[in-house]
Amino acid sequence: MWSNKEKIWWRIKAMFSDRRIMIRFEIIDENTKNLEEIKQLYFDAFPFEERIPFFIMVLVGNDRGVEFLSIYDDDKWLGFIHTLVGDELSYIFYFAIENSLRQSGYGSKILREYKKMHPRLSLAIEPVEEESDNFKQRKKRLDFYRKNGFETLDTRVVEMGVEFELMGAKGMEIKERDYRKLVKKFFDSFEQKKVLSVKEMRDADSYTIANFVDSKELMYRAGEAIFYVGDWNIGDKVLVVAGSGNNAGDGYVVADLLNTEEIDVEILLIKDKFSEDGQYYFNICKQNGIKCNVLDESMDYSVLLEKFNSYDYILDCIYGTGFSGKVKEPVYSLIKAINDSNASVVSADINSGMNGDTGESDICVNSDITVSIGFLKKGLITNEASKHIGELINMDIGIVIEDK
Ligand SMILES: NC(=O)C1=CN([C@@H]2O[C@H](COP(=O)(O)OP(=O)(O)OC[C@H]3O[C@@H](n4cnc5c(N)ncnc54)[C@H](OP(=O)(O)O)[C@@H]3O)[C@@H](O)[C@H]2O)[C@@H](O)CC1
Ligand SMILES: [K+]
Repeated sequence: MWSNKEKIWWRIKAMFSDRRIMIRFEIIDENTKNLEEIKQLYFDAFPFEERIPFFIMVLVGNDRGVEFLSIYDDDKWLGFIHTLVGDELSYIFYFAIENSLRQSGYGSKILREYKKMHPRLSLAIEPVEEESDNFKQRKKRLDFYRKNGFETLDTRVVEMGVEFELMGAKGMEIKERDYRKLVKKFFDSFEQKKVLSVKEMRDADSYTIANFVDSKELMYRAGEAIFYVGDWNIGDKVLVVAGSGNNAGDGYVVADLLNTEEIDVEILLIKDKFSEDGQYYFNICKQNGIKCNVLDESMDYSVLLEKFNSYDYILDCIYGTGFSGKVKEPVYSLIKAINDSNASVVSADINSGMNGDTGESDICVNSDITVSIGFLKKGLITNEASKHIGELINMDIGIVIEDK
């Protein structure tokens, strides 16, 4: 016979196992309370090569064919799901469950609920290959999705340079063309085709900061965008060459992101002078132990050339939209040495030395990639500028133009 105490215990247990799990989804936007927690989980769950900037997730989330949702069991936060939604199929781009809840069975329950909303659901996993260093993890993921009614479709795709294998709900056929259309539409939505003068761009920056986004957050987004576009890998040596304004500030954000991903990065300051937000991110770099030097003006062109040749990447953050007039020494020789070096060059916002309205210059940095921030500047799309730019990419960071 069971004692009363035991009976009560069993009743409580039954109550809990009986409790219906109530999976619900909530739209994520910039007002979501635990945005920082979501961001942290995103960073923990996905390596940097697979991540798009978080602000893009929020900016493009729940718009332009994207669904970015926080997941709850009643009031308990479980994780998030980010899906590209199309007419032909829906494709899970990111799905992550809070660390302490992995292996809890929630994953299956969430997918079951989510599939009710998106019957033609697909996703991609890293192919299960014995030689891969995370073989066990890959196998576990494959087993997890198989258990939940997905099957591999023998289609390999490459996203952000990483190879994946497509999976779809059992019995469903996916046309590779439909998948590609969906992903292309998503990546295209990061771009902004509008072209502004330098003054219009600077006005839009100020208007956005005054009304919508804190200036440090905006700088962080700019840095995240540049970090995302750059093709750096672990093992590369990167030098951030920094001026004294906010363009340099973008560079300090990139430096810190590179350092966090254990990519070897150093900063070369043209002078020991900072904008307010630049100083803020520079201090973070210093706190995190990033090596930093101020340009020694006795270093001539040949010494600089030798120095620059020892890096794989140079990030050009000398001048952005705040540049006017002509490039003077010692920056003139420094730019010449960057251009003659073997390093690949990424220019932040505008190639330093280039007039952002006309694309003209006496001398300017020649870049492999220029990552224009917010909107394209008129000068960047001129024939003159194209002589100095390998690839031009504009990143929308949520800058708003005032409606006048
Ligand atoms: N908060 C924002 O608005 C956001 C801005 N963003 C980013 O900031 C960039 C604009 O930053 P900015 O306005 O601080 O100007 P910036 O291009 O860094 O250079 C200014 C300095 O350059 C110098 N200088 C100029 N001409 C010179 C010459 N002929 N010869 C020599 N020096 C010359 C002069 O230095 P000084 O002489 O004062 O030492 C001046 O102070 C923008 O392109 C984008 O990348 C993003 O983060 C998004 C948020
Ligand atoms: K620049």
